[in-house]
This record gives sequence, C-alpha cells and structure tokens, in this order.
Amino acid sequence: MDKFFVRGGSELNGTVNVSGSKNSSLPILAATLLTDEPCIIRRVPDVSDANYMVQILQNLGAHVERSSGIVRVEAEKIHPNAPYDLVRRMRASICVMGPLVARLGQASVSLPGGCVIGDRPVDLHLRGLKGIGAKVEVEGGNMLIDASEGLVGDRVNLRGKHGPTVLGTDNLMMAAVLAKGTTVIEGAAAEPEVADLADFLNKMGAKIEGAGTTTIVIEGVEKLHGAEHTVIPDRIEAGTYMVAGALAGGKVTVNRANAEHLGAVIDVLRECGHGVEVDGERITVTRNPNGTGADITTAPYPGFPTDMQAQMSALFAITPGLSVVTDTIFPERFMHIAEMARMGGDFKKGNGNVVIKGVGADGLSAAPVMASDLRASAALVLAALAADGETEINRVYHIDRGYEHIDEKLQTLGAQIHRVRV
Ligand SMILES: CC(=O)N[C@H]1[C@@H](OP(=O)(O)OP(=O)(O)OC[C@H]2O[C@@H](n3ccc(=O)[nH]c3=O)[C@H](O)[C@@H]2O)O[C@H](CO)[C@@H](O)[C@@H]1O
Ligand SMILES: C=C(OP(=O)(O)O)C(=O)O
Repeated sequence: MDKFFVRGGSELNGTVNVSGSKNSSLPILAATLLTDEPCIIRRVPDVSDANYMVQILQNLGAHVERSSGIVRVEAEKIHPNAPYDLVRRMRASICVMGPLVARLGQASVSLPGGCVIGDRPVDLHLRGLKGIGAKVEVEGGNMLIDASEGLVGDRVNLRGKHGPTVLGTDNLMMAAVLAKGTTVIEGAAAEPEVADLADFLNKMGAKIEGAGTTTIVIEGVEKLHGAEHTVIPDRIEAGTYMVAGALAGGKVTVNRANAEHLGAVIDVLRECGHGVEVDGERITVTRNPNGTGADITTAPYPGFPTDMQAQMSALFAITPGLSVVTDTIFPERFMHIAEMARMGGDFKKGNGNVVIKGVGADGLSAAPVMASDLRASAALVLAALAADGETEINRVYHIDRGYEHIDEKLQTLGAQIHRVRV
C-alpha cells in the first residue's frame, strides 16, 4: 500500500492541467455495453476506478483497448452476470445494470462496494428499473433483474429522501434508451456528468432531452450504434487544486477546466476573500492570507458538491474564525475530521455537520494519518501542505481511485510531496 510523505510550508504557484472526469468516464464506459459496435472514449483519466471499469467490461465479455486517455470498447458478445468479486471494489460498478438489462433483457449484479461515506442504498436504482417494467429481486447479495418481456417507457420519479440520485438517474436513462415508448424521469439528478452521459448516448443514436435538468425525457429506440466521445473535465479535481491555491498559494491556475460546472466552489472561495479569475478554460485562484471561513451546506448540483466538502474543510481548518460544514447528501461523510484533528485541527462534530475553529496558517503540524476514502484523502493532502513538518499519509490507494497522478501534479506547483511504494 503506497504512502505519501508531504512536507508542508512550500508556497504553490503555477498551472495544473485538469484530467477528464472520473464520474463521467465510469457511466460512459458502462454505456458502451449498449451496442455491439465499437465506441471510442477520449480523455479517460488514468485513475484506478477507470482501470477497474475497464476490467469489469472485459469480464462481461467486451474487447477493450486502452492507450493513454483513449479507450476503445467493442462489446460484441457480452453476458449479464457481474458477481461480487467483480463489483465489490467500486460503487460505480452498479452502472452496468441499466445497459445489461436494456441490451440482454436480464442482469445479475452484486450489490456494489465503494467509499466508506455512510449509508448508500440502491432502492432508487431498483425503483427506476421497476418503473419501466423490469422485475427485480434481491437475493444472496445480488440484484436480479428480469426484463425478458421488454422494457416499457413510463413516468418515474427518482427523488429520494436525500434528494436525487446521480448513478440511479444514469442507470434508468441507460435502460430507457432501448425501452418501448417514452420514459420521463422526474426528480432526476442534474449533475454535469449526467448531461455528459446523455450526450454520449445521443451520439449512439438515443433520443434524450432535458439531461442536466431535473426532468429528462427519453424516447426509446430499437438499437444504438457505436460512437466517439470526449469526457468533460473533472470538476472535483479542478476544485481540489483551486482549494490548494487558496490554502497554500501563491497563485494556482487550473487549466482545461469548465468554470460553469464550478459555480458553487468559486462562490465560496470568493466569499472567503480569495481571488478567483476565470479566463476561458483557465481558472486562477490567488490566496488571500486574511481570508475568512464560511458556512457551507452541500446540495445537489448546482449546489455545493458533497465531493468538495472535505477539501473545503481542510481550508477552513487553517482559516481563523468559525466555519460550519453541513453535508445533507452524506451526513456521515466526515472521516477526514478525526485525522485532521490528529494534526492539530479543532473540530466539533454534530449531527450531519462539523463546526471548525480555524487554527491559523501555522496551526497544523505533521502527524501520521490514514486516508479513509477518496475525498477525505484529498483533504489530508491539502492539510499536510499547510502543516509544519512532514506528514505521512497512509493508504493512498483511496486517492488513486479518483486523482490522476496527484503527487506529480502537485510537484509541478512546487509542493514537496513524494510517494513511497510499499
Ligand atoms: C461515481 C459517481 O458518480 N459517484 C458520485 C455519485 O454517487 P451516487 O450516484 O452513488 O450517489 P447518489 O447521487 O445516488 O446519492 C445521493 C443520495 O441518495 C441516496 N440514495 C442513492 C441511491 C439510492 O438508491 N437510494 C438512496 O437513498 C444516497 O444515500 C445519498 O444520500 O453522486 C454522489 C452525490 O453527488 C457523489 O458523492 C459521488 O461521487
Ligand atoms: C464518492 C465518490 O466516488 P464513489 O461514488 O465511486 O464512491 C467520489 O468520487 O467522491
């Protein structure tokens, strides 16, 4: 298990290129199962989750070639079984369910694993598929879906008690593209990654309107064909480097980003007094040493993303004054707090929130810490950049799930971070 050693205190300056979005790439790769013709997906990040999705497709029978960021998939002959050994490591494995049911009329997919960020049920995924006529059973930890009599479009509301579901919307959209008639998804997730998947499906011949809003209309078609697509920039990776600029800059520019997707993060950084300038696909963050904290509450897009709250908490940990971070989507997603407290952070955990008393730019000090999930690990790297001394971060395989070469990218900005392969 690799480790990072991060020596804090270096000012970050320069430009970092944003990779393609992990959370777009995963469902888009799964969507290639919907056709027997070749598909080419560009700008797939070199992260372990994307590599893992490639393995899942290969295990389902697809022929996959990968050369740097370009993945070619030809799913001529596939089977419908994704057992536990295949899907346990990654939540997004669940997105093969919609394509398998649509193409083969059946699927057996084990309940997936994923980040330890609290309760992650699958009821809305199953509600979606039932809503368009599939028969669903959960047996021995497997979701058994039968649509041998065909899927039939209908009106389905996917909103759950914590709001819309991103991958649940993806799954229903991918199943409905080959259903008879029209499906209307109400309470759909409006995240840019859902819109990106719909763009790819439309290139394959699907008829989808409204993706990127809370109502999506899908007119079923007989067959999809092969297509080429370039995934959107990773807004969470971009946001993470922007927070790095606010916490340890200097001046940090994220290049190849989409500022439209980052409105909520930009607003919070500006509210805290940090400089944010947008110039096309370049976003530059200039640290304000007198910056303040803020109160943030996560919300579905275009609200503040839950996938950015841990990183923002790292910034607030060193920002004098009180900040309150509330996560309405994953109220238990605060594993990073205990580890940052070991570095001298001052936190009071409440129910679904944390009150952070910023200890100042010199207030954190190095300690051995443990990465617990993807964004928590990013928060620990950020905290370490500001801490006095050398922080040892263990279990960085979590960060490698979703950040392409984060150690090398931070080094180009002047950070003292190195990986030890264990
Ligand atoms: C690979 C990927 O894209 N992962 C993202 C996706 O995860 P994912 O799609 O799994 O997250 P969801 O949008 O489904 O989860 C939102 C909320 O709905 C709840 N829920 C979800 C499904 C369900 O069947 N029943 C149910 O109650 C969840 O527990 C959570 O409280 O969106 C999350 C919310 O933006 C992000 O944090 C993840 O990074
Ligand atoms: C939680 C995340 O991923 P996943 O849904 O795959 O666990 C994430 O990308 O922050």
